[in-house]
Amino acid sequence: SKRLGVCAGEGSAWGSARPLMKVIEISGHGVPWLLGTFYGLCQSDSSAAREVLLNLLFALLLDLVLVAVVKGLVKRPRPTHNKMDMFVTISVDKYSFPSGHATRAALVCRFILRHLVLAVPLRVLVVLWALIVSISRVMLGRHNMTDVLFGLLLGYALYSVVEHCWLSPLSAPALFALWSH
Ligand SMILES: CC(C)=CCC/C(C)=C/CC/C(C)=C/COP(=O)(O)O
Repeated sequence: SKRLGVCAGEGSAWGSARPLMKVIEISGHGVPWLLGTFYGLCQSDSSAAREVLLNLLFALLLDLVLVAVVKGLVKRPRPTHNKMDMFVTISVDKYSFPSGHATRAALVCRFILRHLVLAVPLRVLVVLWALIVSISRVMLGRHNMTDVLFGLLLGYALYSVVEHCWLSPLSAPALFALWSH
């Protein structure tokens, strides 16, 4: 993983690509996804869109909690070549196993592919985005390969849990009442 950390610092082999990698990092960060989903939920005027967005919000929160619990249990330190200059972190983000960005990328990717009607090129872009976010974690020096691979598996599996516990106006009427205009 250290050899793949080619954007770990400005002086690294691909150091000039670090700013771009950090933009990719923000595209998979929890804050924009949570705020964007919450904003969409407040703005949506169709009950179908509200149902999907409420479940996405639930999935993102579940993902944050699960990753925080696993990071807190495993306590694997980040690679020594990582520079801790990440946008908004919480205390357990000093640990690296699993990659929160990789779990979110896999989870969001499955969610979008299942619930949004998209043309094939856009579907391919969504999958590529998830892969690039994941690979960039190692390139930035934030993670070891195993953190990212496990994160992808965890996010993939977590989507199945979300699908199983799908919130609907029938199963969670009180939640939906909060958002109905
Ligand atoms: C509402 C609330 C508690 C928001 C917190 C959002 C937040 C700070 C998420 C952390 C995202 C993050 C830095 C994950 C770490 O990703 P790794 O891939 O480096 O494990």
